[in-house]
Amino acid sequence: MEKGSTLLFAGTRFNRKRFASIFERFHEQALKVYQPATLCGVCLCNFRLIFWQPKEEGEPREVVPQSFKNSEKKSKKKRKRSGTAPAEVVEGFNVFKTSEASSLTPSLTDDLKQEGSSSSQRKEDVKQIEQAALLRKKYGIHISGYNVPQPLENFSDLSSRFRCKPYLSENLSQLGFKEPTPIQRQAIPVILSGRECFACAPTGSGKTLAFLCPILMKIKPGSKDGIKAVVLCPTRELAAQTVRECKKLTRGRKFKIKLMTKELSRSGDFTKIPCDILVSTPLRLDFAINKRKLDLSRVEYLVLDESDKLFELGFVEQIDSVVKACSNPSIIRSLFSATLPDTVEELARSIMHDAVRVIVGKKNSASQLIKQKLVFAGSEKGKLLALRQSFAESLNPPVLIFVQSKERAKELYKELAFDDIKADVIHADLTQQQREDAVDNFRAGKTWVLIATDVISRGMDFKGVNCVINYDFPESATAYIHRIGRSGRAGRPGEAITLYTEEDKPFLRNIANVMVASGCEVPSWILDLPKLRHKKHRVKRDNISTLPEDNAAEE
Ligand SMILES: Nc1ncnc2c1ncn2[C@@H]1O[C@H](COP(=O)(O)OP(=O)(O)OP(=O)(O)O)[C@@H](O)[C@H]1O
Repeated sequence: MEKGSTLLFAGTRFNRKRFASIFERFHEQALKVYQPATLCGVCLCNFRLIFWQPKEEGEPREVVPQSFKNSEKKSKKKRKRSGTAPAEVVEGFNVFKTSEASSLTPSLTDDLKQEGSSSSQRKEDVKQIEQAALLRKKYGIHISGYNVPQPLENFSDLSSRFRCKPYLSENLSQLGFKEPTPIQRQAIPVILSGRECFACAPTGSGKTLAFLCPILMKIKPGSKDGIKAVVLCPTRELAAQTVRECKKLTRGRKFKIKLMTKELSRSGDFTKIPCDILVSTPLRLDFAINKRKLDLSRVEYLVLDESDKLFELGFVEQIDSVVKACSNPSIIRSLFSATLPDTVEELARSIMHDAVRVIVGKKNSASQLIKQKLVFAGSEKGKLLALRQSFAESLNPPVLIFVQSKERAKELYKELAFDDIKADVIHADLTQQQREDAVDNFRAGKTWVLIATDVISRGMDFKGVNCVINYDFPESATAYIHRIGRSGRAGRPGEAITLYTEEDKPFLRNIANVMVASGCEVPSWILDLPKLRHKKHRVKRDNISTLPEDNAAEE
């Protein structure tokens, strides 16, 4: 089968022969026991799996995954890769904690036991399934796919189950990583088992290590075969950060990890430059591919970090070019993000093969570690007053302020420069060096307040950001989740304040829904606001200035 025509969830199958007796019984009782009105998981019926998703309000609806439309054809085909764990019941598209699938799993395993399975291997299989289910439940891990490997119980599983080299275990412990985070528990064994992975986990939950760790365990440093892994990130800052993280993890090993810079993409000859792992933005990598001094045909791992962003219109052609250039038939692709719109799942299905979908917590929700607040500021002038007042009362740096455009970033910076606050600004008009300096100074604590556009809203890991202020209302719920996710990282608490004006009111409900989903209180009138057809919110705002209009114009 052509790679391009494979489906992300192609592996959802039920072994009818093996579970024949259960199936007979279940078939009779299925509709009695699992009433559609209460279903939110998996139901076996009419010789196929039916996935139930609740509609936004009220009744559930039936969704037949696309993989089933082609299941007859696929079942005859041998899979190139296979997992190591025993087959288990899969959760459906709606893979949240309340899923009925979790209650279904024990009944199947009970029946397996009753059948008096002869071999000890079968008993061991059942035990593993139960252990895996318990671990997933404990850590809020939801999976879709077949033969999903056991999650990690701890980092020492990497050595005992996957023969992790001592240097990496040592580096993990040097970095202070005692326990794997939930996404690391599941995504690492999935990728190590040779499966493609489609992962969604909250901001700041360690997704970078989740995709880097298996790559480092599987590829050899200094190989003469060329680039073995490619990581794509939507911004240069994030790409640079990923390189830094990767270098920390490979301390003591001679991995060649390269960041695709402007110079390298224009004039670098990668047939001569030693490189094991290449980290790049799509634009630069596409540019280098077109220069033909880069061979990606032996790449074994391709990661799309912040994958939903990478599937947005501006990137799609470049991603397509990279995916085509990484032509190794046994390549393992992984998609990671904190947000996962349905449209991205659809697109991802067209490029992934036999993938496992891993969701931690609730899909598309903010980190529960962040205290979120909405503050009405009336007008643009009101916002500036509110900000000044809040800084005067208490400023708890580091603070990150998001505005909607580079012009507004410059304006706000000018305003704060009057105050006695160590502020800096980062936006796309700065040179690469200026952007790097702004990030470094903020990281080092030299800057207390960093004013930014969405250029750093995704992926950037500033340790200990105490507060994120959305000076300008975010353009979507997705943007909101990523922006506020710059605080509350790696288990630390954070705070997010979103200022809004009259103009923003119609869009409050989108953000309020995210807040409610992560356990924050929101006034009921906001939740009662009408639903919007167009979810993107881009308004023209008055300039940021405390000067009277005429003076501001003269300036
Ligand atoms: N197992 C671990 N234990 C403790 N800290 C960890 C662990 N894994 C990662 N971290 C730390 O957690 C922080 C956040 O990790 P990372 O940047 O990978 O998050 P992320 O999930 O990619 O976030 P985002 O969605 O914003 O990109 C980093 O500082 C990282 O060093």
